Amino acid sequence: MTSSKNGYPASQDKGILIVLSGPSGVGKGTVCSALRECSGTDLIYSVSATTRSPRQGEVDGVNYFFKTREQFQHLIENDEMLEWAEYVGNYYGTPRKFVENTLNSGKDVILEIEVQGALQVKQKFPEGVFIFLLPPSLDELENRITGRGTESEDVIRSRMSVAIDEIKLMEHYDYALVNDRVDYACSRIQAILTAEHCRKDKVYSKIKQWLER
Ligand SMILES: Nc1ncnc2c1ncn2[C@@H]1O[C@H](COP(=O)(O)OP(=O)(O)OP(=O)(O)O)[C@@H](O)[C@H]1O
Ligand SMILES: Nc1nc2c(ncn2[C@@H]2O[C@H](COP(=O)(O)O)[C@@H](O)[C@H]2O)c(=O)[nH]1
Repeated sequence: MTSSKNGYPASQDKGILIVLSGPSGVGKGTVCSALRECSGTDLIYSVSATTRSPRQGEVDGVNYFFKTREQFQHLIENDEMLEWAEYVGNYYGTPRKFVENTLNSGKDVILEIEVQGALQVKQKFPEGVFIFLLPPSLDELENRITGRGTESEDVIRSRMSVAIDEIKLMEHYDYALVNDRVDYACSRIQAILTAEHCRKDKVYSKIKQWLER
């Protein structure tokens, strides 16, 4: 018999949709990479589309699908986006089909997105797990975004000024955790995922065949 992650029989259950948000520079990407490393093929990362220019080392189709504004507009008009938002002068969005197909195949999917987009996803997938990542302090947030060295001073200022508005919206999330250390944040998210997989309705759908004998 094939068994699923929690030791129960495999079923045709959909995967869990995890949405990870938090202000720019808090460490979403870093935590997400660490999480993917320790979760292997059990957790699939959704690659977003954006109109922002690639940073040094970023690869099209790996970090983002880099699009012109016209191409992005076309994706929206063709209903190819699960959600999209304009953030500090650029468009960002989640390709819909990849997420739906992966969830239907039973795999968990993680989206690393900003708050306006996360709220759109919540409308469409209220059963998703919404996690908000906080910095240890606002000074540390600024240190991280500045220390990354990828944004101009103007862009850093704009991103810091929307950070407070984003944090105000954390009440719409299911969980909030501090990214003090990457390994701690990663363990906390894994604990959340384990608990979500052990929700009784999830487990019940896996063992209900036992009751139908
Ligand atoms: N727990 C941590 N402690 C110290 N530094 C961290 C931690 N997590 C991430 N960083 C550093 O903070 C910087 C920003 O991290 P990262 O790029 O992952 O943030 P992000 O939230 O994905 O940003 P954005 O939303 O702009 O894409 C990076 O230089 C990263 O190495
Ligand atoms: N609504 C969405 N937001 C997204 C998506 N992909 C990334 N993001 C968020 O945008 C900001 C800026 O990202 P950066 O790579 O330019 O630093 C950050 O908060 C990302 O999480 C998306 O598909 N939809």
